[in-house]
Amino acid sequence: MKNTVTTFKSAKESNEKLSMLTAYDYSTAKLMDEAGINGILVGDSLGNVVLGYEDTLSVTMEDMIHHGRAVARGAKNSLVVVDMPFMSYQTSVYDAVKNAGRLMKEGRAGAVKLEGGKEVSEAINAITNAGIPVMAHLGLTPQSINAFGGFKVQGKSEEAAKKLINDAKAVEEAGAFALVLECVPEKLAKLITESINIPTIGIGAGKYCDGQILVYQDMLGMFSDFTPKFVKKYADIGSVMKEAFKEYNDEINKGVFPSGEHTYKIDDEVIEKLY
Ligand SMILES: Nc1nc(=O)c2c([nH]1)NC[C@@H]1CN(c3ccc(C(=O)N[C@@H](CCC(=O)O)C(=O)O)cc3)CN21
Ligand SMILES: CC(C)C(=O)C(=O)O
Ligand SMILES: [Mg+2]
Repeated sequence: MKNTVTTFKSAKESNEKLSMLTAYDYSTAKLMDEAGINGILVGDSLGNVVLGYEDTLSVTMEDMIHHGRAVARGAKNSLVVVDMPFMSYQTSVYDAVKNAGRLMKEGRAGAVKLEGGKEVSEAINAITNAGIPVMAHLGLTPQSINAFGGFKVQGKSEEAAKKLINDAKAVEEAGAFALVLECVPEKLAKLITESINIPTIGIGAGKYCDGQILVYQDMLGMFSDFTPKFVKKYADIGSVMKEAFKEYNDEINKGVFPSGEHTYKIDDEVIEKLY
Protein backbone atom coordinates (compact mmCIF):
# COMPACT_ATOMS: atom_id res chain seq x y z
CA MET A 1 0.00 0.00 0.00
CA LYS A 2 1.18 3.48 -0.88
CA ASN A 3 2.50 5.44 2.11
CA THR A 4 1.73 9.14 2.27
CA VAL A 5 1.81 11.90 4.85
CA THR A 6 -1.81 10.94 5.60
CA THR A 7 -0.78 7.32 6.26
CA PHE A 8 1.76 8.59 8.78
CA LYS A 9 -0.77 10.78 10.60
CA SER A 10 -3.43 8.04 10.75
CA ALA A 11 -0.87 5.48 11.98
CA LYS A 12 -0.56 7.50 15.17
CA GLU A 13 -4.33 7.63 15.66
CA SER A 14 -4.66 3.86 15.21
CA ASN A 15 -1.57 3.02 17.27
CA GLU A 16 0.21 1.35 14.35
CA LYS A 17 4.00 1.51 14.37
CA LEU A 18 5.87 3.15 11.49
CA SER A 19 9.11 1.72 10.07
CA MET A 20 11.73 3.89 8.39
CA LEU A 21 15.27 3.33 7.13
CA THR A 22 17.72 5.57 5.33
CA ALA A 23 18.71 4.84 1.72
CA TYR A 24 20.83 6.69 -0.80
CA ASP A 25 20.45 4.69 -4.03
CA TYR A 26 17.91 2.99 -6.29
CA SER A 27 18.61 -0.68 -5.63
CA THR A 28 18.67 -0.37 -1.83
CA ALA A 29 15.48 1.71 -1.86
CA LYS A 30 13.77 -0.91 -4.03
CA LEU A 31 14.61 -3.69 -1.56
CA MET A 32 13.27 -1.63 1.36
CA ASP A 33 10.14 -0.74 -0.61
CA GLU A 34 9.53 -4.43 -1.39
CA ALA A 35 10.10 -5.27 2.29
CA GLY A 36 7.20 -2.98 3.25
CA ILE A 37 9.17 -0.23 5.00
CA ASN A 38 6.78 2.73 5.46
CA GLY A 39 9.26 5.53 4.84
CA ILE A 40 12.70 5.93 3.30
CA LEU A 41 14.83 8.85 4.42
CA VAL A 42 17.51 10.12 2.07
CA GLY A 43 19.47 11.31 5.08
CA ASP A 44 22.30 13.80 5.10
CA SER A 45 24.04 10.96 6.97
CA LEU A 46 25.10 10.18 3.39
CA GLY A 47 27.93 12.57 4.28
CA ASN A 48 29.19 9.89 6.69
CA VAL A 49 28.19 6.60 5.11
CA VAL A 50 28.39 7.38 1.37
CA LEU A 51 30.86 10.25 1.05
CA GLY A 52 33.17 9.47 4.00
CA TYR A 53 33.07 12.87 5.75
CA GLU A 54 33.38 13.08 9.54
CA ASP A 55 30.10 14.95 9.87
CA THR A 56 27.10 16.06 7.80
CA LEU A 57 28.10 19.72 7.38
CA SER A 58 29.70 19.41 3.91
CA VAL A 59 26.66 17.78 2.31
CA THR A 60 25.22 19.95 -0.49
CA MET A 61 21.82 20.48 -2.12
CA GLU A 62 23.24 18.83 -5.25
CA ASP A 63 24.19 15.73 -3.21
CA MET A 64 20.68 15.48 -1.76
CA ILE A 65 18.98 15.99 -5.14
CA HIS A 66 21.22 13.43 -6.84
CA HIS A 67 20.51 10.72 -4.23
CA GLY A 68 16.87 11.73 -3.78
CA ARG A 69 16.12 11.08 -7.46
CA ALA A 70 17.82 7.69 -7.28
CA VAL A 71 15.86 6.62 -4.20
CA ALA A 72 12.57 7.93 -5.59
CA ARG A 73 12.92 5.67 -8.64
CA GLY A 74 13.20 2.62 -6.36
CA ALA A 75 10.43 3.53 -3.91
CA LYS A 76 6.97 2.71 -5.25
CA ASN A 77 5.09 2.51 -1.95
CA SER A 78 7.46 3.94 0.67
CA LEU A 79 7.23 7.64 1.46
CA VAL A 80 10.49 9.29 0.38
CA VAL A 81 11.71 12.00 2.76
CA VAL A 82 14.81 14.00 1.80
CA ASP A 83 16.97 15.79 4.39
CA MET A 84 17.56 19.51 3.90
CA PRO A 85 21.35 19.87 4.12
CA PHE A 86 23.22 22.22 6.47
CA MET A 87 22.74 25.91 5.54
CA SER A 88 19.94 25.25 3.03
CA TYR A 89 17.23 26.48 5.45
CA GLN A 90 18.98 28.28 8.35
CA THR A 91 19.80 31.46 6.40
CA SER A 92 16.26 32.67 5.72
CA VAL A 93 12.66 31.54 5.28
CA TYR A 94 13.04 32.39 1.57
CA ASP A 95 16.05 30.06 1.21
CA ALA A 96 14.19 27.36 3.16
CA VAL A 97 11.16 27.39 0.82
CA LYS A 98 13.32 27.71 -2.30
CA ASN A 99 15.53 24.75 -1.32
CA ALA A 100 12.63 22.59 -0.09
CA GLY A 101 11.07 23.21 -3.50
CA ARG A 102 14.23 22.05 -5.27
CA LEU A 103 14.25 18.82 -3.24
CA MET A 104 10.65 18.17 -4.39
CA LYS A 105 11.07 19.23 -8.05
CA GLU A 106 14.59 18.00 -8.76
CA GLY A 107 15.04 15.46 -5.92
CA ARG A 108 11.57 13.87 -6.43
CA ALA A 109 10.94 13.86 -2.64
CA GLY A 110 7.53 13.20 -1.07
CA ALA A 111 8.50 15.31 1.94
CA VAL A 112 11.52 17.13 3.34
CA LYS A 113 13.14 16.96 6.79
CA LEU A 114 14.97 19.70 8.65
CA GLU A 115 16.59 19.97 12.08
CA GLY A 116 15.52 22.26 14.91
CA GLY A 117 12.62 23.56 16.99
CA LYS A 118 11.25 27.06 17.61
CA GLU A 119 14.11 28.67 15.66
CA VAL A 120 12.98 26.96 12.44
CA SER A 121 9.21 27.03 13.05
CA GLU A 122 8.74 29.95 10.61
CA ALA A 123 10.56 27.97 7.93
CA ILE A 124 8.46 24.86 8.66
CA ASN A 125 5.31 26.97 8.40
CA ALA A 126 6.32 28.58 5.10
CA ILE A 127 7.43 25.28 3.50
CA THR A 128 4.19 23.61 4.63
CA ASN A 129 2.18 26.52 3.19
CA ALA A 130 3.88 25.87 -0.16
CA GLY A 131 2.32 22.39 -0.13
CA ILE A 132 5.50 20.60 0.91
CA PRO A 133 5.19 18.21 3.87
CA VAL A 134 7.85 18.74 6.55
CA MET A 135 9.28 16.18 8.95
CA ALA A 136 10.93 17.88 11.94
CA HIS A 137 14.00 16.56 13.83
CA LEU A 138 14.82 17.25 17.49
CA GLY A 139 17.22 15.99 20.17
CA LEU A 140 20.65 15.20 18.78
CA THR A 141 20.55 17.27 15.60
CA PRO A 142 23.87 16.40 13.90
CA GLN A 143 24.08 19.64 11.89
CA SER A 144 24.65 21.36 15.29
CA ILE A 145 27.58 19.08 16.24
CA ASN A 146 29.84 22.09 16.70
CA ALA A 147 27.36 23.78 19.04
CA PHE A 148 26.83 20.55 21.05
CA GLY A 149 30.56 19.78 21.24
CA GLY A 150 30.00 16.15 20.22
CA PHE A 151 27.37 13.47 19.68
CA LYS A 152 25.61 13.23 23.08
CA VAL A 153 22.23 12.22 24.45
CA GLN A 154 19.95 15.29 24.65
CA GLY A 155 17.29 16.48 27.11
CA LYS A 156 18.63 14.96 30.32
CA SER A 157 18.27 18.05 32.57
CA GLU A 158 14.87 19.48 33.52
CA GLU A 159 15.63 22.65 31.54
CA ALA A 160 16.77 20.79 28.42
CA ALA A 161 13.81 18.40 28.64
CA LYS A 162 11.36 21.31 28.92
CA LYS A 163 12.95 22.95 25.88
CA LEU A 164 12.55 19.72 23.88
CA ILE A 165 8.86 19.42 24.85
CA ASN A 166 8.24 23.06 23.87
CA ASP A 167 10.14 22.61 20.60
CA ALA A 168 8.09 19.49 19.80
CA LYS A 169 4.88 21.47 20.32
CA ALA A 170 6.30 24.36 18.25
CA VAL A 171 7.10 22.18 15.21
CA GLU A 172 3.69 20.52 15.41
CA GLU A 173 2.03 23.95 15.60
CA ALA A 174 4.15 25.11 12.62
CA GLY A 175 2.70 22.28 10.54
CA ALA A 176 5.21 19.41 10.65
CA PHE A 177 3.53 16.06 9.85
CA ALA A 178 6.00 13.97 11.87
CA LEU A 179 8.95 14.41 14.22
CA VAL A 180 12.24 12.53 14.44
CA LEU A 181 13.57 12.24 18.00
CA GLU A 182 17.27 11.38 18.06
CA CYS A 183 19.26 10.34 21.16
CA VAL A 184 16.62 11.26 23.74
CA PRO A 185 16.00 9.28 26.97
CA GLU A 186 13.15 6.78 26.52
CA LYS A 187 10.88 8.26 29.18
CA LEU A 188 11.21 11.78 27.77
CA ALA A 189 10.50 10.50 24.24
CA LYS A 190 7.36 8.80 25.67
CA LEU A 191 6.21 12.06 27.25
CA ILE A 192 6.82 13.99 24.01
CA THR A 193 5.03 11.28 21.98
CA GLU A 194 1.99 11.60 24.29
CA SER A 195 2.11 15.42 24.18
CA ILE A 196 1.71 15.87 20.41
CA ASN A 197 -0.67 14.62 17.72
CA ILE A 198 1.93 13.98 15.01
CA PRO A 199 3.89 10.71 14.95
CA THR A 200 7.34 10.59 16.55
CA ILE A 201 10.01 8.57 14.74
CA GLY A 202 12.74 7.54 17.16
CA ILE A 203 16.43 6.82 16.66
CA GLY A 204 17.94 6.15 20.08
CA ALA A 205 14.69 7.35 21.66
CA GLY A 206 13.19 4.07 22.91
CA LYS A 207 10.16 1.94 22.23
CA TYR A 208 7.36 4.42 22.96
CA CYS A 209 7.89 6.44 19.79
CA ASP A 210 5.28 5.96 17.06
CA GLY A 211 7.95 4.73 14.67
CA GLN A 212 11.64 3.91 14.39
CA ILE A 213 14.43 4.78 11.98
CA LEU A 214 18.01 3.56 11.58
CA VAL A 215 20.80 4.25 9.11
CA TYR A 216 20.79 1.12 6.94
CA GLN A 217 24.57 0.62 6.87
CA ASP A 218 24.46 0.58 10.70
CA MET A 219 21.74 -2.08 10.95
CA LEU A 220 23.46 -4.19 8.29
CA GLY A 221 26.93 -3.95 9.86
CA MET A 222 28.41 -2.08 6.89
CA PHE A 223 29.70 1.01 8.70
CA SER A 224 32.28 1.07 11.50
CA ASP A 225 33.60 4.65 11.83
CA PHE A 226 31.30 4.95 14.89
CA THR A 227 28.54 2.80 16.34
CA PRO A 228 25.97 4.55 18.52
CA LYS A 229 24.40 2.53 21.37
CA PHE A 230 20.99 2.63 19.65
CA VAL A 231 22.17 0.56 16.66
CA LYS A 232 20.94 -3.03 16.45
CA LYS A 233 22.72 -5.18 13.86
CA TYR A 234 20.14 -7.20 11.94
CA ALA A 235 22.79 -8.74 9.69
CA ASP A 236 26.57 -8.67 9.29
CA ILE A 237 26.60 -7.74 5.61
CA GLY A 238 29.92 -5.90 6.00
CA SER A 239 31.70 -9.21 6.73
CA VAL A 240 29.82 -10.99 3.95
CA MET A 241 30.90 -8.26 1.49
CA LYS A 242 34.52 -8.32 2.62
CA GLU A 243 34.68 -12.13 2.32
CA ALA A 244 33.22 -11.97 -1.22
CA PHE A 245 35.72 -9.26 -2.24
CA LYS A 246 38.60 -11.42 -0.88
CA GLU A 247 37.38 -14.53 -2.71
CA TYR A 248 37.02 -12.58 -5.98
CA ASN A 249 40.54 -11.19 -5.56
CA ASP A 250 41.87 -14.70 -4.85
CA GLU A 251 40.10 -16.28 -7.83
CA ILE A 252 41.44 -13.63 -10.21
CA ASN A 253 44.97 -14.19 -8.95
CA LYS A 254 44.61 -17.97 -9.30
CA GLY A 255 42.98 -17.77 -12.74
CA VAL A 256 39.80 -19.44 -11.46
CA PHE A 257 37.58 -16.52 -12.48
CA PRO A 258 36.28 -16.10 -15.13
CA SER A 259 35.61 -19.70 -16.18
CA GLY A 260 33.67 -20.92 -19.25
CA GLU A 261 30.23 -20.27 -17.85
CA HIS A 262 30.92 -16.53 -17.54
CA THR A 263 32.55 -16.20 -20.98
CA TYR A 264 31.32 -15.46 -24.55
CA LYS A 265 32.13 -17.72 -27.51
CA ILE A 266 33.09 -17.08 -31.14
CA ASP A 267 33.24 -19.70 -33.96
CA ASP A 268 36.76 -21.20 -34.32
CA GLU A 269 36.65 -20.65 -38.12
CA VAL A 270 36.28 -16.94 -37.61
CA ILE A 271 39.00 -16.59 -35.02
CA GLU A 272 41.51 -18.73 -37.01
CA LYS A 273 41.31 -16.28 -39.94
CA LEU A 274 42.36 -13.46 -37.65
CA TYR A 275 45.65 -15.08 -36.51
N1 LIG B 1 26.15 5.87 10.25
C1 LIG B 1 25.46 6.84 10.83
N2 LIG B 1 24.53 6.51 11.75
C2 LIG B 1 23.80 7.47 12.37
O1 LIG B 1 22.94 7.13 13.19
C3 LIG B 1 24.06 8.84 12.04
C4 LIG B 1 25.05 9.12 11.06
N3 LIG B 1 25.74 8.11 10.49
N4 LIG B 1 25.35 10.39 10.70
C5 LIG B 1 24.54 11.48 11.19
C6 LIG B 1 24.08 11.21 12.56
C7 LIG B 1 25.15 11.18 13.61
N5 LIG B 1 24.59 10.28 14.59
C8 LIG B 1 25.19 9.87 15.77
C9 LIG B 1 26.56 9.73 15.85
C10 LIG B 1 27.16 9.31 17.02
C11 LIG B 1 26.38 9.06 18.15
C12 LIG B 1 27.04 8.61 19.41
O2 LIG B 1 28.20 8.29 19.40
N6 LIG B 1 26.32 8.59 20.52
C13 LIG B 1 26.82 8.17 21.82
C14 LIG B 1 26.08 8.93 22.90
C15 LIG B 1 26.84 8.89 24.19
C16 LIG B 1 26.09 9.55 25.33
O3 LIG B 1 25.87 10.78 25.30
O4 LIG B 1 25.72 8.81 26.27
C17 LIG B 1 26.55 6.67 22.00
O5 LIG B 1 27.39 5.99 22.60
O6 LIG B 1 25.51 6.17 21.54
C18 LIG B 1 25.01 9.21 18.07
C19 LIG B 1 24.41 9.60 16.87
C20 LIG B 1 23.31 9.77 14.12
N7 LIG B 1 23.43 9.90 12.68
C1 LIG C 1 19.58 9.57 11.40
C2 LIG C 1 18.51 10.17 10.56
C3 LIG C 1 17.32 10.57 11.40
C4 LIG C 1 19.03 11.33 9.76
O1 LIG C 1 18.72 12.47 9.93
C5 LIG C 1 20.00 11.00 8.71
O2 LIG C 1 20.18 9.82 8.38
O3 LIG C 1 20.59 11.94 8.16
MG1 LIG D 1 19.97 13.83 8.86
